[in-house]
Amino acid sequence: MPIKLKGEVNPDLNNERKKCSFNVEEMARWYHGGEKKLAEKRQRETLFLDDPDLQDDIPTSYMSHKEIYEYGVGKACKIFTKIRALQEEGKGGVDNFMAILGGMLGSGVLKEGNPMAVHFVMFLPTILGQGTTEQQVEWLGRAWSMNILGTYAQTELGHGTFIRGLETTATYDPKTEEFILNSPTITSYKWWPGGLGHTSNYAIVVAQLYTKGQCHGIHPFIVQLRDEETWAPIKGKSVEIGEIGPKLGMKGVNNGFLGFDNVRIPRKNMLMKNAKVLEDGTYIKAPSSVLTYGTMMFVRVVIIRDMANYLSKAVTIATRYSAVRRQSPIDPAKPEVQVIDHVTQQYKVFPNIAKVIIFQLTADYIWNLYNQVTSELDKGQLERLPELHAISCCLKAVITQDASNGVEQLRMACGGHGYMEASNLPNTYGMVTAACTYEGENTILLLQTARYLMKSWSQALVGDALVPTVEYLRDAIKKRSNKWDPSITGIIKALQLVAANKIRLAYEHVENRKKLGYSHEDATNLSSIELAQSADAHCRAFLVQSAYEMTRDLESTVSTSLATVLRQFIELYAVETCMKYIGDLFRFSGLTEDGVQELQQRLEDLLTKIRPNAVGFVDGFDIPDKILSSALGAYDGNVYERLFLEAKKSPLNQDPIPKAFELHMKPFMRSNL
Ligand SMILES: CC/C=C\C/C=C\C/C=C\C/C=C\C/C=C\C/C=C\CC/C=C/C(=O)SCCNC(=O)CCNC(=O)[C@H](O)C(C)(C)COP(=O)(O)OP(=O)(O)OC[C@H]1O[C@@H](n2cnc3c(N)ncnc32)[C@H](O)[C@@H]1OP(=O)(O)O
Ligand SMILES: Cc1cc2nc3c(=O)[nH]c(=O)nc-3n(C[C@H](O)[C@H](O)[C@H](O)COP(=O)(O)OP(=O)(O)OC[C@H]3O[C@@H](n4cnc5c(N)ncnc54)[C@H](O)[C@@H]3O)c2cc1C
Repeated sequence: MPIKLKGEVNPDLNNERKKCSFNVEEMARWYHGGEKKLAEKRQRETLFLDDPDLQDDIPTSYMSHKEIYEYGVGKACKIFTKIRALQEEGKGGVDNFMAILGGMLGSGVLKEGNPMAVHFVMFLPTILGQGTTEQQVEWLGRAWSMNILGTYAQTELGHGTFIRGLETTATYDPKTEEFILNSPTITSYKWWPGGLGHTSNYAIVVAQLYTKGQCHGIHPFIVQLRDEETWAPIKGKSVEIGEIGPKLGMKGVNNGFLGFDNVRIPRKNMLMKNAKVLEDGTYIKAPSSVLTYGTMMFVRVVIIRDMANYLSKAVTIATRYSAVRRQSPIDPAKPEVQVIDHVTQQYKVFPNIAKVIIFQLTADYIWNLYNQVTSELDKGQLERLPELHAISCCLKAVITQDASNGVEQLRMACGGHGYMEASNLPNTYGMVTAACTYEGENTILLLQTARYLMKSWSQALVGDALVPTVEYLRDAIKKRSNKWDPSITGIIKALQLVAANKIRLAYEHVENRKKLGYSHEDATNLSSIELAQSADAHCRAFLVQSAYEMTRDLESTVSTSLATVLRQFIELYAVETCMKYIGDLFRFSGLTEDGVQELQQRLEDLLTKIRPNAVGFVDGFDIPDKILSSALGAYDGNVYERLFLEAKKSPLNQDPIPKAFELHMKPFMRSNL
C-alpha cells in the first residue's frame, strides 16, 4: 500500500486541542509581543517559507560536505536578496535580521546554519560599536548592502578563552602609516570564525597592537582577505585561508582558518572609536580596555532569545509526538495510553515548556538592559557596564546549558524516533550545544560573574550600595537562614539565600586560602568550583525572580484563562528549580523534610493541571511546520506517514539491490563455499 499523508489531523491531537482551556491565538499574541508583531512574524514567515526558491528538494542529510556548503551559500544569497527588498520597502527593520539569523525562521530555511550570519551578528555590530563616525561612513554602507562580506576573527588555534594571550600581531609602521599583520606561530592562526573559510572577503581581526616597540594589547582591525572581483585570497601567499572541516553541528557555517605573512593594511583600518594610533605611532588609550569586548556582550545577549527559540521548537516536537505516540497501558486491562499520560514523560516535557517562557521573558529583560547600558556608554557613562557584563555572562552560560540539556532530554523523550534526523532533534541539538562553547565557554562565563559577585559581597560586607541584581546580598548578610516559605516570593527568597551563602562561602574560602599564603589568583583557582557554582545559583535565583516580576500584572494584560496556565508554568519552573537544588535549600534556606514532600506533591499537581493544556500551549508558540522540519512534530500529527515518507528519500532506497551486494557481499559470502 503506497504511503500518503492523510490530510487529516491525528485524532489524539484533535482531542488534545479540544481540551485546551485558553485561547491559543491569545497565547500566540502574548508570546510574540502583541498582535502587530505576531502579524508581522506570520507575514515574514509566509514570504520566506512559501517561496518556491527556498524549498529543500533533497534533505541536507544526504548531501556531501561540499554540497551542504554550496547549497547553503546559494540559499543565503536568496534569503538576503529578500531581506534587502524588505528593507528597501521599509518593512521589518532589525526584526527581519533577528528572525532570519537565528534559530526560528533562519533555521527553517537554512537548517545547517547560515555561512553569512557572522557578517550581521558580529562584523557589522563591531564596526557600529567600535568604529569612529568616519569609519562607519566608510564601511557600513557596503556592509549593510552586502557588497562586502565580513566575519569576526578573534579565536586562534591556541587561544579562544584567554584573549589577552592571542598571538596575531599588528605592528605599526609610521613610515608607510600601515599596520603589518603576522601570524608568528601555528597556534596564532585564526581558527573558528563563521564564514571565514570561503564566504567572507573581509574580517575584523583581533590582534596584539605594537607601536613604537611597545605592545598595547588586543585591538580590532578591518582586514581584506579576498579580492572583491576574483575572490582570490589577497596578495598571493600572504594570507593563508581555508575552512576547518566537519563539526558536530552547524555544518553549513564554513568556519575557517587564517594566517598572515606581513600583510599590510592602512592605519585607518584599526577601529578607533575607543583606543587610537596617531600617524606618528603615538598610542592613545581607550576610556576602558574592556570596550573592545563589546561585540561579545552583544552576542551573549542575543543568544538568550535564540535559545528560547530552539527550545520552543524541540518542545513543540516532543509535546505533539507525546500526544500521538501510544505505548504501554497504565491499567493492564485497558489499551495503551498516549505516552504523555505517563507522569515521568510529563516531567521530561513540561518543565522544558516552562523554560521557554522563562527564557523568553529573560530575553526581553536583558535586551532592554543592554540597550539602556549601551546608550549610557555612548554618553561616556560606564558605571553600569560591569553589572550588565556579570548578568549577561551567567545568563548566557546557564541558559545555553539548560537549552542544550533540554533538547537532549526531549530527543530521548521521543524514544527511537527522536534519534532520527527526520525528527530534527539531532540537528537542533548540534545548533544549541555549540552555543555552550562559542561567545565564551560557559565555565569561563560563570567565573566572570563570580568575579563580580566576590566584589559585590565585599561591598555588601561594608554596607556599600548595591546594584539591583545583587541587592539581595544585603539582606543575606543580616540573615543567614530562613523559615521555609513555599509561596513564590518565599521560593525566590530561599533561592537568593542559597546564592548568597554560596557566594559567602566561596568568598571566605578564597580569603582563607590567601591567609594561608596563596596568591589571590591561586586561591581563586583553588576555590573555582565553588565560585562557578555560586554564579550558577545567583543566576537561577535571578531567573525565577525576574520572571515573577515581569509577569506581576499578567492578569491585567491577558484573560484569566491564559494567565492561569502561564502562572502554572512559572510556578512549575520555580518548583522544579527547588527540586534540583534541594540539597542547597536544606543547607541554607530552612527547608525541612515536610517542605520537600510538599514540593514533590506540588510538582505532581502542576503536571496534572498542565496536562490538558500542553498541546494547546505549544501550539501557541505558533511555529510553522516548515520551521519545525520534523516528522514527529508536524501540526497534523501524521507521524508514521511522515517518517515513512522521509525514509523513502534515502538514496539507498532508490535501488532495490544495493551496489554493495555485487561489489563486496556476494564475493565475500561465497568465498568460503
Ligand atoms: C547591526 C546588526 C543587525 C542585525 C543583527 C541583529 C541581531 C542578531 C540577531 C539574532 C542573531 C541570533 C542569533 C545569534 C546567535 C548566534 C551567533 C552566531 C554565531 C556565533 C559566532 C561565535 C562567535 C564567537 O565565539 S567570537 C569569540 C568569542 N570569544 C569569547 O567570548 C572569549 C571569551 N573570553 C573573554 O571574554 C575574556 O578573555 C575573559 C574571559 C572575559 C577574560 O578577559 P580578561 O583576561 O581581559 O579579563 P579579566 O578576567 O582579567 O577581566 C578584566 C575586567 O574586564 C571585565 N570584562 C571582561 N569582559 C567584559 C565585557 N565583555 N564587558 C565588560 N567588562 C568585561 C571583567 O569583569 C574585569 O573587570 P574587573 O577588573 O572590574 O573585575
Ligand atoms: C560553532 C562555533 C562557532 C564559533 N565561531 C567563532 C567566530 O565566529 N569567531 C571567533 O573568533 N571564534 C569563534 N568560535 C570560537 C569560540 O569562541 C571558542 O571556541 C570559545 O571561546 C572557547 O575557547 P576555546 O575553544 O579556546 O576553549 P578553551 O579555553 O581551550 O577551553 C577548554 C577547557 O578549558 C577550560 N578553561 C580555559 N580557561 C580556563 C580558566 N581560566 N579557568 C577555568 N577553566 C578554563 C574551559 O572551561 C574548557 O573546559 C566558535 C566556536 C564554535 C564552537
